Amino acid sequence: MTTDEKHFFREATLRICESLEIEKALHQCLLYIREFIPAEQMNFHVYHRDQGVVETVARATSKSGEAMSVRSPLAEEGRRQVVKQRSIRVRIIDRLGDDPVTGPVAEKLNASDLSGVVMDLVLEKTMLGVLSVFCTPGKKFDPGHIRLLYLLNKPFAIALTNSLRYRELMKLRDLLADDNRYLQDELQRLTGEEVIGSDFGLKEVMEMVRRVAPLDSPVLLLGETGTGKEVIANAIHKSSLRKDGPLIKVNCGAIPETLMDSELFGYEKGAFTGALSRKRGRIERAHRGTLFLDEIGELPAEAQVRLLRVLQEKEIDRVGGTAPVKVDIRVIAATHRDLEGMADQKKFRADLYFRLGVFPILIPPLRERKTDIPALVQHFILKKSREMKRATVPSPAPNALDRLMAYHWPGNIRELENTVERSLILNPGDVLLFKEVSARVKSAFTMRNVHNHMKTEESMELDAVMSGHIRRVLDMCGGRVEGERGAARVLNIHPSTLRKRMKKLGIPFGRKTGKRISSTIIS
Ligand SMILES: Nc1ncnc2c1ncn2[C@@H]1O[C@H](COP(=O)(O)OP(=O)(O)OP(=O)(O)O)[C@@H](O)[C@H]1O
Repeated sequence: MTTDEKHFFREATLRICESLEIEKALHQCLLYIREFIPAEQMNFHVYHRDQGVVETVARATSKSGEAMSVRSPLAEEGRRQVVKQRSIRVRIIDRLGDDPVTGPVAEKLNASDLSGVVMDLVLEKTMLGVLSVFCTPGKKFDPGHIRLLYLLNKPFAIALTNSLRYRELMKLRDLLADDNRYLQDELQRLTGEEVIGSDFGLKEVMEMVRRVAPLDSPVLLLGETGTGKEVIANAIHKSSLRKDGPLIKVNCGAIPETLMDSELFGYEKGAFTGALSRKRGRIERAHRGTLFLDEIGELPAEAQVRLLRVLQEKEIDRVGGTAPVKVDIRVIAATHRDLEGMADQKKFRADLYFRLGVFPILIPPLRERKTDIPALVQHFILKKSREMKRATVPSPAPNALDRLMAYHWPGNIRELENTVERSLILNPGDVLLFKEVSARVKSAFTMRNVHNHMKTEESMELDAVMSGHIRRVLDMCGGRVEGERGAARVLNIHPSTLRKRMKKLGIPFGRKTGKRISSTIIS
């Protein structure tokens, strides 16, 4: 290369590398090389061999650069010629319109009468595409021009491949974003329907949701099974600043212990047999969104340690990974268990409990907000009728609502929803009687049902119930045992008896109890 050629190569390459948008780079380069070569227009083309089509992906004139996708199908002769001329890397064409390969392309670009140069762009023996340079009308390319253009072969090839990959990435990103929006909407449709009772039985709960939603603080949802903890988690996410991000749910009780780490934290390719490619865990998927940890009380001890680290450090370690990955998540946890009691009995890490329980919300059972039943019944009748594609939407019979209100709904809203669904299946008519609920009301008084209605084994244990009650009273009394305003007076037992019980049940003395997270709604 002569000194002039080196200078030309350097300056032209700088312009080619100036932008990932190939049309801009092409335009800048054309403006420069026009000082040396009579170039009217430059274009990039990609040949789709399976379809016999030349696609022009970018063009630049002295005025501007333009990204495009102009497809020019080749006739049989043109397709044969592409194969034949494979080893010729630069071709000079006196009249573009006359050549079976350039002819159809030049026609689409209004350049049939021009002469031009066509140069294959090859990297590591892979044919990437073609650069065509159209000559200024009335001028001709000479061997010196061709030599200069050929100097730029590699920079053009690298620019083309980078740009095409970049475009593909952008396309995939848009597709993913679109899929994500669609899936989030679907999820919202399936799970996060409107919160019925938000102005009545759940008024206080919704007030707390409104207060905590815009913050990034963790939220702990407490309540019996089927009370709507997931519905509330969804409402928090949807009213938060993260609403356009993902809401990722993890049912901690449903993932086998052996899979817990890889499900939560993901893994690197080759981390274990069968890890064929990198997989992001659910925590990482919740990046810039909300992670909903349902049944948090069931999280195995080892996973608790790792989750605590995530909450403290805001980063995760993929299984088999070498470097931690930063995550920006908001955590909502939910449980029907007495997490506080579990932490005391060392069945759940106390530090994790305190971390998650910054803002507890207790969702009351349906029996404590029976005023919501008519609206819920109406909501489920409408929802289920739609799902079942019923032509008409039935209504409850006159006395049916009384029957529903008399029952105490141990399975909460889920049980009510199932009852409505069953009733719709059994009654093809326009009136729903809910007769089976009367039978349930009666049998609810039998011992068997009393047993069934207890939510967990812990709550049936006398010690656990006693421990919970003593703790609540101590909370109310600021940890004081004795005296006028002490817990022993409230419990109507002797202070030494209370102390003995506290010792036996492992309840700490003093104000320590006051720090505990109350399981009632705080405002
Ligand atoms: N306030 C509400 N408005 C409308 N539907 C509700 C409401 N609360 C609960 N549901 C419905 O009741 C069913 C149970 O609710 P959800 O799954 O949120 O309860 P949960 O407390 O998370 O239960 P679990 O403890 O078993 O996970 C769902 O189908 C949900 O859509």
